[in-house]
Amino acid sequence: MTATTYSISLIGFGGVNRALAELIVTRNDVWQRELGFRLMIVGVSDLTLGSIIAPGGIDPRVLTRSRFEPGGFAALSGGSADPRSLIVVRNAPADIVVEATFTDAQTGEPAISHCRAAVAAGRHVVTNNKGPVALAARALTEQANRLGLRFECEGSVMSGTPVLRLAREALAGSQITGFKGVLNGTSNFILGRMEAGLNFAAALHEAQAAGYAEADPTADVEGHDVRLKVVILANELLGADLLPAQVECSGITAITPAHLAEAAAQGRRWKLIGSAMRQADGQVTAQVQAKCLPLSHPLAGISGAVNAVTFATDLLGDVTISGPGAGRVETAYAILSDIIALHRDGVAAKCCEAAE
Ligand SMILES: NC(=O)C1=CN([C@@H]2O[C@H](COP(=O)(O)OP(=O)(O)OC[C@H]3O[C@@H](n4cnc5c(N)ncnc54)[C@H](OP(=O)(O)O)[C@@H]3O)[C@@H](O)[C@H]2O)C=CC1
Ligand SMILES: N[C@@H](CCO)C(=O)O
Repeated sequence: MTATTYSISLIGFGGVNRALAELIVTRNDVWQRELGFRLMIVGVSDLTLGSIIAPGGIDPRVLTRSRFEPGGFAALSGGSADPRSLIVVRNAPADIVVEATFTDAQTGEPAISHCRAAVAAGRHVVTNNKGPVALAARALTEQANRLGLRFECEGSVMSGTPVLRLAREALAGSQITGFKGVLNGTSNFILGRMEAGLNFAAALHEAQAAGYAEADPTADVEGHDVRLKVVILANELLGADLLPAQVECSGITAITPAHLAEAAAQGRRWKLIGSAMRQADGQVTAQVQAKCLPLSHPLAGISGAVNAVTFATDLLGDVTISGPGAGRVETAYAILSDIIALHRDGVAAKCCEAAE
């Protein structure tokens, strides 16, 4: 039986790409049987651990089950203590580069450079990094498409919940005129834990331990992460051309246990809401702000790291999708879903057809 094998490079080896490597260990045979392909890791780059370029493939069990010291990838065949991210992107013979380094909301770097270099080297890009998607998705998509390649980013909003694909594909033909949503797992989780009596610092610590928070969690609690997601949804689904700086933004740090208790006494609940709306003049305006919603509001019951977004549409009225908004495995699933899309569209295959 012939199995298609897609070779991938992992740029950033934190929670999400580790979870993807672990899924490759446990699910590759199932994917081969049910989806028609398997994945082989040929490159890895990480700021602390170093990098590996292994054209014949790296055993994912070695990556996920070894305890590496800083620079520890140097001990592996094709390894180096230096991250060499751009070299891995260019030289590891991957069909697909998976970019999952830190999100930089100001510049999108170095992730934008990783994505550009990947496309220039003839590789598809799959990313859940919100920086390149919010700041450069259009340019990166055009660069990729010119070369017959793809820039996929499902995991940049709502983790593995297929919000972009659902809106683009399943709602095609019905115009989306706006949306509002709970779009940050960490802040929603923190609000819920504070309602249960934890203080802010302890609740944040739990969110970090669960893998929901950004490397700098200020982005989560000050609303900057939601701002990027609002820009992504508005640009991708409403045809807007927004930059993060054009979106008014505040977070949840001013919300105290007293505010939460007062809201509860009134049958209300605080939620951090990101929204955008097309105005009569065609402009799209957007904002991020904590709102005290009545419990009857569809977004008031969204709890933990779950996210939800309600789209206003011309033919269907409101359509709400909810599901995981953060999490290592959930986000690794988003990467898989992008690779499945490439596979089903028949574009991912480039390098390896392995006979089993
Ligand atoms: N976790 C989640 O629920 C979700 C995360 N995301 C996004 O996915 C991305 C990854 O998330 P996650 O895995 O949780 O984050 P982590 O912080 O766990 O991992 C990021 C990794 O990237 C590495 N890194 C940073 N810069 C570079 C670089 N220039 N070259 C190579 N490696 C680099 C870091 O190295 P080191 O630690 O050694 O410094 C770290 O291992 C982020 O952009 C995040 O915003 C999106 C949706 C959900
Ligand atoms: N830190 C983000 C990860 C998902 O983008 C969150 O908590 O929602």
